[in-house]
Order: sequence, then structure tokens, then C-alpha cells
Amino acid sequence: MTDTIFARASGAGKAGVAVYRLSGPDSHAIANALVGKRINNREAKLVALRDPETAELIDRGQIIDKGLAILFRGPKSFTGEDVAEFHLHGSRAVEISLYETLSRLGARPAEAGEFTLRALKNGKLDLAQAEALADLIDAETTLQKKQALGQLDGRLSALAEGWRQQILNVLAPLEADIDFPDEGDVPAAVAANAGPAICALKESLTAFLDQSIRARTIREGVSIAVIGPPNAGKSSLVNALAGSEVAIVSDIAGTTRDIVETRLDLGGIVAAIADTAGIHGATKDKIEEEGMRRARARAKEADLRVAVLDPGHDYVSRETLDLLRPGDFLIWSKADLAPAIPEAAVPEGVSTIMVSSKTHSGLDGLVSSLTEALAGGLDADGPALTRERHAAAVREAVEALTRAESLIETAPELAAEDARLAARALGSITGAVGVEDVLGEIFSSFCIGK
Ligand SMILES: Nc1nc2c(ncn2[C@@H]2O[C@H](COP(=O)(O)OP(=O)(O)OP(=O)(O)O)[C@@H](O)[C@H]2O)c(=O)[nH]1
Ligand SMILES: [K+]
Ligand SMILES: [Mg+2]
Repeated sequence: MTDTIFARASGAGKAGVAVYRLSGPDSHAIANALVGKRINNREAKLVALRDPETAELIDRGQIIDKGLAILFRGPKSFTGEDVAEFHLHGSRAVEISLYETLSRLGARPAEAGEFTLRALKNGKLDLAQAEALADLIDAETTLQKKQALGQLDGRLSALAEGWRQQILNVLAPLEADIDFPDEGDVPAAVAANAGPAICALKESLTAFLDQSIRARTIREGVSIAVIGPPNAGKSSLVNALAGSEVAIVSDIAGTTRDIVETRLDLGGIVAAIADTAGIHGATKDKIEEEGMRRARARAKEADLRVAVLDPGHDYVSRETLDLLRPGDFLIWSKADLAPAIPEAAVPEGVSTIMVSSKTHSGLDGLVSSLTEALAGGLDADGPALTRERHAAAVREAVEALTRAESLIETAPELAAEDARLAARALGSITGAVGVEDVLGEIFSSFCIGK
């Protein structure tokens, strides 16, 4: 027997309206008892909620609150079970007395993600869609929202299911031949058909994996490290990009010691941009040394590096330039002072831009170049392997198909087994097979009430 669960579905804290949700076999009986009469299915009704045990007392009991009640009869509800929703005032006191009463009437507080888990178990959405729901709730940029909505619509699910079906189609004649062999081994015709089909699918999976790596940046965001010698204008640039004074700026070399991180929305990509300590030769200052160590480490692990050099300096920091990789940026700072750009051997594939953090000249150009580098050509609408879990499943399928391909002529039973493994791996994307063990992990990242 399933429990009846409840939680606040809207955000915590004081609010004009808060939405509470009950799901489970007793949810309608409990709702009707609170309201003191039967509520019709899918009809929003303004009601007073009372604790039924005190309702008979003087003054017809204390009301919990007045608000809207809506019932959804399963399976036509979010969870697929009977669901009741109350739209009450977002007050701590109302919440406390509602929770007390609901608990006494036999419902229990929901665990994180439990509503969605029930929806999954009742086939209202699959695992990729449940993940998309979490992504939609977490979405900070329009691009993230677009991607999550597409995934929620079942675009990845349809693709993964299609691949799995293709494998099953190849597998069926192969298995038939293994189970009922006319001759000793698989007829050449079956192997001749299955081989190319497996190979073609393997190729499309591999291509999809490659293209999906960038799509993940929409969901996960990217990290940018701003690096350069002391006083180059790194903190000033980060402040200009962020539009606020996130880092201390001064004319004293060595102002920034710790890494100062802030978030930017670059064309829908969430970028965590890190200001770092100035990198230069050796120092006797232990704190400065540690700052430089952190700066170099951050430069190495960031997705993109923006080096800042002051053209007015009488040297060009080779140490900084050596940290750059193709696709990174080199900013000549303090453009308003209009110094001549020194002759520096710029590493290959690095774009150079002149910027003044004081007058903001060149700043828009930098923002659009960064945006183009990160979000250019990204298709948020298409299906994508937005999580490592999806990519791992596809990689596993590719490996199994590669083995199947090589075994199809010599050991068809083993080839069939590998093809089954590949189908299983792809099925785990939507949760069609073998996901029980990961469910806990996925749903624990949900908020209570989702
Ligand atoms: N005129 C002008 N001055 C700038 C510009 N950018 C930075 N400065 C000045 O350059 C000095 C150093 O700037 P910061 O932003 O602190 O430099 P930094 O690279 O973060 O320095 P450290 O943290 O010490 O490594 C300050 O006096 C800034 O006002 C600019 O675009 N134009
Ligand atoms: K400084
Ligand atoms: Mg600084």
C-alpha cells in the first residue's frame, strides 16, 4: 500500500500564495475532510480548511486558512495518483497547522523528489524527462530553459528509444538463428545484414556523442579564468564584465590573492569567471606565492582562459602567454591610455582584443566574442546528452556494439549478447531498464515538494 505524501510545492518562505500538494490513495479523502465537503474533480474551489477533529467544537473550530482546493483524480495527475492541491497563504503559521493536521490524518511529509519519483513509477514521465524537470527548475538562462523544455518534451527519450529499437530489430533474426539453427552456425545472410546495421548505428552514436559534448555546456555552464601579471587590469576587467565591484582594484601590484569568482550570462551560457592573483616570477611572500599557485591551477582547469596584459608594461609576461591554449583570449588592457601594442608572439589560435575597463571601449566586442566562442552554433532545441549519465550509457553502447561487430561472423551468440548489452545501456537513458540503483542518487538532488 502506498503512503499519502504531502509537501509545499512552491518555494519556501513568506509569500502571497503557497501551493501545497498531497499525493496518494488517501489524498482526496483527506482533502474532503479538511474542507468538510466533497470537492469535484479538476474544479478550483474557494474553501476554508479546518481540522475535522475540532470542527465540531464551538465556533466550528479554528480554520487553518482559506484558499483554493483542486483535486486531480489519478491517473490524470502529475504523479498518476490521486492528487490534491491547496493554494493557501504563504505563511509559516498556516504551514505549521496544515502539516500538523495532515500528519494526524495519516499523510506523511514527502521526501526530496518523491512526487516526481511516483510520476516516474506510474509512467507519467521517463527518467530523462524527470532529469529535465530538475534542470528546468534549476535553469538560470533562457538557453538552459529551452534545452530543459525540449528534453522534458521527450526529445532525447525518443532518440534513445529509436536506437534501442534498431538494435532489437537486428537482434531478433540473430537470436532466432541461434535458438533454432538450421545448420551449425548463423546463416551468412543474417550476419551480412546485422554487421552493417550495427556498424551504422555505432557510427551515429559516436557522432552524437561528439556533438553532445558542447550541448552539455548549456546545462553545466563553463569556467573562465582571467590571468595575467600583477596590475595588468584583471580585476578591473572582471568588474567591468560583471557590472559590479566584485573584486578590489588598486594600483598596488599583488592586490588580488584569493580567487574571486562571479557568474555571467554569456548568450545563455552560465560562465563562472574567476579573477586570479597576478602571475610573475619568484616571490618571497608566502601568501603571494600561494595566490600564484591557485591562479596557475585555475588556469589549467578552466574551460577558457582570458589573459590580460598591460601594453604599457615594459615586458610581456611569457609565463602568462604560455598558459594559453587555442581558442583562448588575450586582452590588451587600458586601451584608453592608448599605448602602442608591444610585439608579442601570440600563441596560435588565441584571439587578441583591446579593451578599456575605464571607458568600456572594446568591452562589447569581448563579450560577443566570448559568447560566440561558447554558445555559437549550439542547438539548444535538439536532443542532447545533457548529463554524464546519458553520455556514459551511449559510450557503453558504442563499446558493446564494437565488440558485437567483430564477433558477428565467428561467435554469433557472443555478438548477440553484446548487442543485448548495448540495447540495455541505451534503455537506461529513459529508465526502460536497469536504473533502480541510480534512482536514489538522481532523486536525492531534487528539492522537497518536486
Ligand atoms: N586608465 C586605465 N586604468 C586601468 C584600466 N584597467 C585597470 N586600470 C588600473 O590599473 C591598476 C591595476 O588594476 P587592477 O584591476 O587592480 O589590476 P590587477 O591585474 O587585478 O592587479 P593585481 O590583482 O594586483 O594582480 C589600477 O590602478 C586600475 O585603476 C583601464 O582600462 N584604464
Ligand atoms: K592591482
Ligand atoms: Mg586583481
